[in-house]
Amino acid sequence: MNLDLRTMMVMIAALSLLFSGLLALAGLHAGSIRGVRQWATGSLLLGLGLAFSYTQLGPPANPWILVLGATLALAGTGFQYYGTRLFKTGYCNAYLPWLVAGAAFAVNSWFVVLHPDIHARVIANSLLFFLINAICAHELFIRMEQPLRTAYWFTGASFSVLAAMFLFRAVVIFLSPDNTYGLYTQIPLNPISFFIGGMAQMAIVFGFVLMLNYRLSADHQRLASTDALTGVMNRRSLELEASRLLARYVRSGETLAVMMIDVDHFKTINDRYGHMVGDEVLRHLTAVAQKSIRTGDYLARYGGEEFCILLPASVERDAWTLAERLRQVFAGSEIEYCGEMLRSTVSIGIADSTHAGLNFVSLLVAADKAMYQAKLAGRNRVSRHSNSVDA
Ligand SMILES: Nc1nc2c(ncn2[C@@H]2O[C@H](COP(=O)(O)OP(=O)(O)OP(=O)(O)O)[C@@H](O)[C@H]2O)c(=O)[nH]1
Repeated sequence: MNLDLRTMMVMIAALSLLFSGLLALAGLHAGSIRGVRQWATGSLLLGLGLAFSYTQLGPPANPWILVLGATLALAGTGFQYYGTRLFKTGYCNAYLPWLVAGAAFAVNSWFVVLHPDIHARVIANSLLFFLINAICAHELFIRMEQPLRTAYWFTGASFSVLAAMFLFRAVVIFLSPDNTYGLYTQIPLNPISFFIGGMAQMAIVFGFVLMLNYRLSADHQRLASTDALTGVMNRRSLELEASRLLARYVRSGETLAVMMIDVDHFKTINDRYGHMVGDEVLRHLTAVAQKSIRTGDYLARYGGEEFCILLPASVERDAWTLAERLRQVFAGSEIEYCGEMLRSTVSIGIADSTHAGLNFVSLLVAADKAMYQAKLAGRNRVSRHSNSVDA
């Protein structure tokens, strides 16, 4: 391959510095997502490492500048790993990239002072780069929801290419005769490895940006579909889920049951104890309801102090059993807020598609009517829509 190594080095160094700025800018709007600043630092150090190595054009090269270049570049990859861990889990030991830098400096200094063998130094550096890039790839090949998985695996694949390239470089130099390797020697290995390395490094940065982009959009989607106070689905996402279920049930002929839950005398709770206590009552009801439902059921805050549960493949009788249990557990539990202890109750209305039809609005109206029946009958009870229909 007739590629000029120096031009490539300048290009890759300049691109790395540019990517560092790009990632730093992206990190400014990453909210609570961690790791992007560390990726930016990683690119900066990689760029500087290459720039320092570039200054050693041909003999006589200053070995200490090359030591500095290798240390910076390896520290850069260490920061990429640090950022990836932070992005994934929100936590990583801060000393890790410094440990990589320390190891790189120690290894390179050893080969300058005690064992001045360029072959051995390049093999050792290649193996270090191989190791850290392989660890980065291993961090990213994990099972997770789409589309984040695509971004993770794309970045992981790019790290793998880089790791494979460094391993290949180490093996080729190991097998070649002594005193034949030099950074600027005209051997095909140099341009090939710098070309692949540069491309893979670019792909890694694109992967980081893609990961950030998908994570932000997933977070926005989650925010738009959940209720901020209780963390359960909001009305909008419940309606979406219901229409998806109903479209399927129209074809399959399955039944759907709906439960409307309303806290009794909630205004009085707010007036007597304050809105914070009222909020705590809603959170407590959410916790009780979440424990009562099955994995396939959908719990949502429908508005104010009203909650709705969708029970797929269920009829009123199933819903009644669940509603009765929920009502009893809620009424029997005490809610504590800043030393205040109080009890509360709920009225529940239930309906199913056998009586109200396979239409979400008519199901909701039916469950709501049943809930008001429960209120009229004295509250703290469960009422069925079919009872009023039969009557
Ligand atoms: N603390 C708190 N209160 C809320 C929230 N959303 C709505 N509310 C209050 O909930 C109360 C609902 O009162 P009403 O609709 O009169 O019902 P109620 O007092 O529960 O009476 P019944 O339903 O007939 O038993 C109102 O005072 C609203 O201000 C919320 O997110 N937090």
